[in-house]
Amino acid sequence: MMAPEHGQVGDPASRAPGVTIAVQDLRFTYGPTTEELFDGLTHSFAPGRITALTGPSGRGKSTLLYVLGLMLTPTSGRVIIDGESASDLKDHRRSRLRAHRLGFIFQDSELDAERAILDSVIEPGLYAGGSPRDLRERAYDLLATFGLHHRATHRPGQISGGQAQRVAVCRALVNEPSIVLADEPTGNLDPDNSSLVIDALRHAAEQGRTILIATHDPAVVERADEVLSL
Ligand SMILES: Nc1ncnc2c1ncn2[C@@H]1O[C@H](COP(=O)(O)OP(=O)(O)OP(=O)(O)O)[C@@H](O)[C@H]1O
Repeated sequence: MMAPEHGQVGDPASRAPGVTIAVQDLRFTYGPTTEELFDGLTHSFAPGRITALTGPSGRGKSTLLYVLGLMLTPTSGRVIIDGESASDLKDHRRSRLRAHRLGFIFQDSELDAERAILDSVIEPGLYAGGSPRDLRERAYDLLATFGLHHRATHRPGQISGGQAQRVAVCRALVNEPSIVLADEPTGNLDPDNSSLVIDALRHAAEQGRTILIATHDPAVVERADEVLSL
């Protein structure tokens, strides 16, 4: 496993695996008429580990990923990334942090139908200001790692659902994020494809990344290092 590195949060030069993400006294409500979620949750997610977020439908698994991903602001409590209170940062620093430290995988990731797979994989890197040439190289390497390099020039319509989810993993990893947040990444996959996606996330964890997966899939739970039930 790669040694943890520490740098200023949100500084692209210090982008590296090995970052803890935590919540402290977390509460969230979507509005005055909706129920409060998380009941003051305090929890720390360590690098190099996969945590499965489980629990009945509606308990807030997806919402927790959005809060951890700094797309929703806690009603009270904090998100702490690498020791810094990330949820209190100004918008532009939160955006930088999101672009450089966090990778996202959503269920049924919608890849742009008009774009080649490779271009979809590099897109988050372009948003983060990366060099197209470096990104293409990294994207090819990632696709190769997950057995998809021969699909680089294909369109999403030409690949299977399982392959598309592995492309989504590549897309989430292209910025070499410290933390990967995945929402039901195996939701609609058969056991073989589900297993390949879990392998891909396991590989990312072995590189020292912090992996959180919201899931109802027993296969994910079985292979997680830790289970947090909401
Ligand atoms: N945009 C929204 N506005 C208002 N309420 C919302 C919104 N999104 C989700 N909710 C509500 O917040 C609660 C938590 O939803 P969330 O999707 O996070 O749960 P979940 O545990 O991921 O569910 P599932 O297992 O079904 O995916 C639910 O009661 C849901 O109806």
